[in-house]
Amino acid sequence: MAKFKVEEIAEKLGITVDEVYSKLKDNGVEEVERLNFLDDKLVTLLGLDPKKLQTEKRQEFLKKALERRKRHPKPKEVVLKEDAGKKEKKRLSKEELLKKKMELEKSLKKVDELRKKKETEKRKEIAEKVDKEVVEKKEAIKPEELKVQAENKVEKAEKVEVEEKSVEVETISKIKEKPTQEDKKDEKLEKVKSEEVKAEKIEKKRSGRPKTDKPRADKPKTQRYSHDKKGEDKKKTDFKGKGKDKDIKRDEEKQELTKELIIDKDKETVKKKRKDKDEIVEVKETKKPKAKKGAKKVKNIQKDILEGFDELELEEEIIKSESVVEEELIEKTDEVTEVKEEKKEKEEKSGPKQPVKPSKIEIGENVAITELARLMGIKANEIVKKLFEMGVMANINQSIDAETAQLLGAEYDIEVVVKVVTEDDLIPKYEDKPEDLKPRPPIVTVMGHVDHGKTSLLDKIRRTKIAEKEAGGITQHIGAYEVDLPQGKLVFLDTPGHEAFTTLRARGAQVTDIVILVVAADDGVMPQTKEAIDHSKAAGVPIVVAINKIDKPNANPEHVKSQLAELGIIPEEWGGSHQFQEVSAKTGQGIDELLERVLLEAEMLELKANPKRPAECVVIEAKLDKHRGAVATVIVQNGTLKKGDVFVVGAQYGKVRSMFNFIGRTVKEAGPSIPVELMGFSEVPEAGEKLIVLPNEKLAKQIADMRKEKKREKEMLEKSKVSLTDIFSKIQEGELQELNIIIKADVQGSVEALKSSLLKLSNPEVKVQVIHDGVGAISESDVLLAAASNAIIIGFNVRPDAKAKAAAEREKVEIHLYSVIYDAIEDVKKAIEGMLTPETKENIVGKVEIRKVFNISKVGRVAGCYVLEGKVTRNSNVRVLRDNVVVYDGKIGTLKRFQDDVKEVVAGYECGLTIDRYNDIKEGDILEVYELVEEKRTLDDVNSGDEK
Ligand SMILES: Nc1nc2c(ncn2[C@@H]2O[C@H](COP(=O)(O)OP(=O)(O)OP(=O)(O)O)[C@@H](O)[C@H]2O)c(=O)[nH]1
Repeated sequence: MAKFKVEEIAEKLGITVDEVYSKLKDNGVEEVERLNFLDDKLVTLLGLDPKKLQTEKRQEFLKKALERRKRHPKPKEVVLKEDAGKKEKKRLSKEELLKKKMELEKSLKKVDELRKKKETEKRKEIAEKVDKEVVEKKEAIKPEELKVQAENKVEKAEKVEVEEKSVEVETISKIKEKPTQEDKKDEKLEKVKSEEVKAEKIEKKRSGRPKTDKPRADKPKTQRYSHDKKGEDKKKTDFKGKGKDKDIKRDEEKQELTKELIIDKDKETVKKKRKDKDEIVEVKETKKPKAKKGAKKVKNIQKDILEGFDELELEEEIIKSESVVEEELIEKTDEVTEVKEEKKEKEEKSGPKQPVKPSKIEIGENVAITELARLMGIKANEIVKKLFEMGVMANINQSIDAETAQLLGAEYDIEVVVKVVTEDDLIPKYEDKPEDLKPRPPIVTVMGHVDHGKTSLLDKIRRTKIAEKEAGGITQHIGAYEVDLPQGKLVFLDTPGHEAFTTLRARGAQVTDIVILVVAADDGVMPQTKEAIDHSKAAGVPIVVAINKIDKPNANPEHVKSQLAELGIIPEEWGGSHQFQEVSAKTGQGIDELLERVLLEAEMLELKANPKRPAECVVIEAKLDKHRGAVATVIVQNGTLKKGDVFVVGAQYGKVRSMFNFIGRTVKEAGPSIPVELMGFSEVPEAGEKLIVLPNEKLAKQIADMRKEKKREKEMLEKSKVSLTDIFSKIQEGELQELNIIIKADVQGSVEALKSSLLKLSNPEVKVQVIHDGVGAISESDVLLAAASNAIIIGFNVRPDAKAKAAAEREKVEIHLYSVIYDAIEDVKKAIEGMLTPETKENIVGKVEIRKVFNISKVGRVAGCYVLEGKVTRNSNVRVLRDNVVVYDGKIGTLKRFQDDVKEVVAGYECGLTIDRYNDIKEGDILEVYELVEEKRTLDDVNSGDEK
């Protein structure tokens, strides 16, 4: 069965998720809020065709996939740059790289072999030339000279022989087995006769190249290893391909030359012997070459020798060039490695092609499929496929919730750990440096009893202190205004009374810095005066007393002072800590002094804020304007609010579109304590909500979404703030050290009696505090105070009014009503001690139908039953229903399956049973099996049950 996300369905229907839930509820579906996905049945209930939806989703998915493919075509192959000249693109595979490496090793081997060969060749050649010189000289010079020269040459040759013997011996022995010295002598003597012929032979061989003065560079041998750059390049390219042929050729040459060398050397030895035996005459008989020609030949030989050395140098070049080839190959290998590493890095950044599958991953409350794929090391397409199999329709660009991700993880054997990111983790933290903290104006609230002149005082201040300054007066009225005095600025919350103060506090926002308590000099302290004091005390806000209406003839400020002193508000002149000012809102008398006193109080508070940081504000009032949409008055508590700032407030986010100050003028920014009216909300925010400026819209949206989700969860949980039932557990958990109580009673006597008794319940672990008490019905203000102070309300012979009831429900405040003081005290005592008796509740565990009744002697009437639902347990409670009317309530006696006693029989099985002390059972009776469960008393139980 396919499943659809609630959000998708809402989108499809063009309604909100909450509307989807309420639609489902209307259709009789329970606990819909728990559903994140809706199955075919529910989707059909909402009037949609699941099959059609699925097809549409698939088509959409395919369409997106195609678009994506178009946007991201197949990535280009990684190309390796070859020689710059070739400009040929080549992509090296691992095999090719290995091949290259092997070639390189082979080349190095060849270079080694070549070097050895060359060394041998050169040595042989030099020896040969020396020999040749001897022969030629022998032909060209006189026998005496020849003798001397021959001797020199022989010595030379011998020297070479001695020097090279060790090298040659090895080479020679390989080619030809070396005869003993004596054998050699004989053999050589025999060969002496043909030495001239052989000399000619050698000459002939040499004459393969023209015997000219042309440089050896022209000669085929050196041509290959020409010293010029071109030659080097050629070598680089020729070497690989022709190396083998060259080797063979060189081997042949080497063999031939070695043979010649042996012969020549033998000849030398023979010559020496002959010289010793004066047999040199035979030599004289050979042709007599011209002396000039001989000299030229010597020159040539010298040249050849020099060239021989040149060739040695060339050889070095060859080796060098081989090294170049080697280096190039190494370079290429490095290049390939680099390219591979780059590729790897890229892959690491963009996600590997085939990553390793982990055993555990961490995700947030929601995770994008692509991200999940990366974390799991599984292709995103595969995940989409798997989700589809699981009945979750999601495309690659969508996100799934943590629960689905965990289920998916289980499919792949990957533990998916959900790390819940809280708002605190997301909201950037700012540390205010001491030097950035600047004094800010105090925010003042005026409170007092009805008709004591709060509004008059506020008006007077506004009119006298603002209107006179601002031409045209106040054109627009917002919930707060600023007053500039020579001593400093003051900000007044323009809503007199407790509403603003307590409502804001009940929502967790403490805005007020100072309270002006207005007490009419002709009326004195009244219940709301007392209430205002309690509110202020609970909030820890200092009070400045304004004794109003002193213009009235019956004004008695001294009486007011003494009354207030009784409530702990003692004037400074009496040694207390409170400032008192006599004023007249009517005449304006004492108003300046009052404001000065307020500023003095503010100075003592050292109110400071950092105007440099992003703003944090509190909504003090909000409304839906016909023309401007949602507007709200906010007070900046810290930082500076600027036009264009992105913010989150409650569960919505927005952007400051425009700002107006308290006289309706557009402003671009507002610093600490400044009230402004804002536009840029998507819905009307609630008073008391905090407005926080964030670095970007994405974050603001994320936080707003989180809050929405939290709000939904909270609504589902419906937790009360503090209840009698959980006081004990809260004390145990260390959450509760103070139990705040508000007492309301019909008469002052009862208030006092209750108060003193309850205060006596304080113990080392928990302190009972009566934060407010009074005579009269429980008001909305009481409830708001309770909400703000996490208090419970105890009413004695009084009831909450309609507004208070609504507020209590909204704010989740517990109200306990009593008509016996003792009960109230006992309940609070038991709550503190954790002794509140739990309530017993009934839990139906099974339904059994009696199908046959048997009369068994000594046992009585036995019911032959069939368990329809749940189970039936021995000794459990049972109710006998006949035509849906309870005819008996008792306990199960015996319970059998066939002949055996059993503890329980579950649905779908037959059993036999008796009911304790009840025989009047009949066929067709339904037995309702139930158990009694003890449950702690809930708020409702306490409220309804304790109303004695
Ligand atoms: N003589 C005199 N009358 C005053 C003074 N201040 C207020 N009044 C009068 O007292 C009455 C009540 O004043 P409000 O300002 O409405 O009193 P409040 O406390 O705002 O009353 P609520 O809004 O009902 O709580 C009005 O008729 C005022 O004219 C004063 O200083 N002197």
